[in-house]
Amino acid sequence: MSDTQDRQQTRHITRALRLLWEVNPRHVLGVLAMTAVTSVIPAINVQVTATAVQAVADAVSSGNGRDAAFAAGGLLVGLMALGHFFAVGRNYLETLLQYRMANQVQERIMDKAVRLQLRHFEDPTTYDGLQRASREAGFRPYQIFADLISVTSNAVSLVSVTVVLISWDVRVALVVLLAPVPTMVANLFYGRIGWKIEHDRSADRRRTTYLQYLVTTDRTFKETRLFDLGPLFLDRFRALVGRFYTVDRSLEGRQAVASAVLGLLSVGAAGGAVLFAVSTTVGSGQIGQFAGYIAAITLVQNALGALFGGVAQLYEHNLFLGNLFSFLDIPEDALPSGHRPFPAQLTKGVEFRDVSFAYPGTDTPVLQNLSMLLPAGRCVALVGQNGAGKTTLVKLLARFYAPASGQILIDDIPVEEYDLADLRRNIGVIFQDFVQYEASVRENIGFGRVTELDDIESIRRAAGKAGALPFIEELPDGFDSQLGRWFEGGRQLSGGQWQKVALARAFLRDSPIVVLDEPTAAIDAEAEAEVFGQLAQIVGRSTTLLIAHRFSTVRVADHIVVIDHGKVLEEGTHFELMERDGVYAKLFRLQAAGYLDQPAESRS
Ligand SMILES: Nc1ncnc2c1ncn2[C@@H]1O[C@H](COP(=O)(O)OP(=O)(O)OP(=O)(O)O)[C@@H](O)[C@H]1O
Repeated sequence: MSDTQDRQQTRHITRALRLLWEVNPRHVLGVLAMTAVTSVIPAINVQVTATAVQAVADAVSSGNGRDAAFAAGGLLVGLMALGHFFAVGRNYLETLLQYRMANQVQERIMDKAVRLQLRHFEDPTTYDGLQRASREAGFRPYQIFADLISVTSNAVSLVSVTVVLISWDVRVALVVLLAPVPTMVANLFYGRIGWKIEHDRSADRRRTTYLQYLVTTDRTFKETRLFDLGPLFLDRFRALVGRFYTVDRSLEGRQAVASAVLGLLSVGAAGGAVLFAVSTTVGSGQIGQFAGYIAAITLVQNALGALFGGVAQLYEHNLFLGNLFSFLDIPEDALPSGHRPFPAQLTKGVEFRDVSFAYPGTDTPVLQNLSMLLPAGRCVALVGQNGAGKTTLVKLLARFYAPASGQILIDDIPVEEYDLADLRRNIGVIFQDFVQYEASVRENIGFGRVTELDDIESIRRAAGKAGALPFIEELPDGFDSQLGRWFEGGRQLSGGQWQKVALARAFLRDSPIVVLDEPTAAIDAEAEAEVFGQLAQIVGRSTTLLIAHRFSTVRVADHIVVIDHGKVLEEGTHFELMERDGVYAKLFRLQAAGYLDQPAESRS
């Protein structure tokens, strides 16, 4: 392994230990203290065992000395009790530490995810990293500590027992000590292969999770059942986990064979030591020392096995821990935030000036020298075919991405100069793929402005503007009704009702800029007319960007911009664009004809 890797490994260990210390220093110290005591007990045990056996043998052969034999036996019992209490205490503290550590690491993963940028979430490698990190989060970091403790404690036991053993015979001590080395080397070797396999399969692991999601949630149920996709997804899942199993089985098999063969060396060495002890005892007649030998050989074998096993485990956990830390270390590319406070009311408006953009990792320009103005207090509608770049414009406005060239100005000030949090707080958006929170109605709307989560009057007003009040009032617990089907007592809403709730969430923000991306796609015509009839009143003096495919919606806008392949094709009011008889007029007539059941051409 290279020096850099070595250094990284050490860093992972120290980082995991630091994390643990931060979780609860008192518990860490408690575990260490108890471990120190339990580690020297075996050596004392060996000595006391030898003394006790000798005392019993003397008592049997001489007929007196019963008290000494009982005293030595009592000491053995005392040691057992001590070992037992310390083991229980240590186990208790370890379990608590483990729980706290697992929570803490999960929390850090979530906290990290909250601070990443949209581009990270639109990149599959981030998901792989997240997947790897989450898999390790529950137990690996604590395991490092547990391994270190076990390694240290076994080392202490080993040294103390070896001292006893050496005092009896150096040669036996050496044979017993070296025997388990080959097994440890094999474990290290297979540990690394195991890590590599798991690392390389994280995309497939995510696939299995996704397939599970497809067949186990209400969101996907209707379609997967109707299209009879369940068996297909199940087959794909089975194939993937089957492949994992075949690879794992082969690895485990090779590891088992290696351990069995190399383990024979240890057994042979221990056997030799036992025979040696037999021959020495037959010569000296010291029965107590023979008992001590047997206890010591077993102890050394066990402690060495555990020590080397612990080192191999430490190595393996450490490799996996690298996954967790690489996720936590993904550069967040926190956008530089300006300091300018956002204006309460726009005076000029929002201007896209000569904006070009391509998504990271792609060469295809999504926006090409696009310029347009959203005048303050007015409603501009943006229309264009699927993939024309409409939603991308909103992502740039909210600074989820930065334009490759050109500028976005709000009241003539580049967006980068505004305080970032303030900028986002002042844009009320509902995206096409808005979130249906499995939470109460109040929260679903209140999440639009968390400071008003408990302000039921504002929430009610926002619901009223979005036309959501009538159905909310019919729900069993009104605004406190749980929505969705994931949690107990939840009520499922229709697509249109969810959309109204999302609209209410955007209206609650009461922000100077409102962006409605396909806001009424699922709403019935009557409700749509109602919402848009009141749009001017609802958005007040906000500067509004309306993205829509339905032309009935678009007509209410003060100004309409048609974009195609990231460029402005034409713009004007509905009447101007109809008069111009360009793309807009053509698409409008096409839709109108669809409604009226007439050929498009005959109506022009
Ligand atoms: N994260 C991304 N990475 C790479 N390309 C993307 C990404 N998101 C969108 N695109 C591409 O950018 C183009 C514009 O997408 P955008 O979502 O802005 O279109 P839109 O006009 O809003 O479409 P629609 O009317 O279907 O919602 C599309 O070709 C799309 O494939």
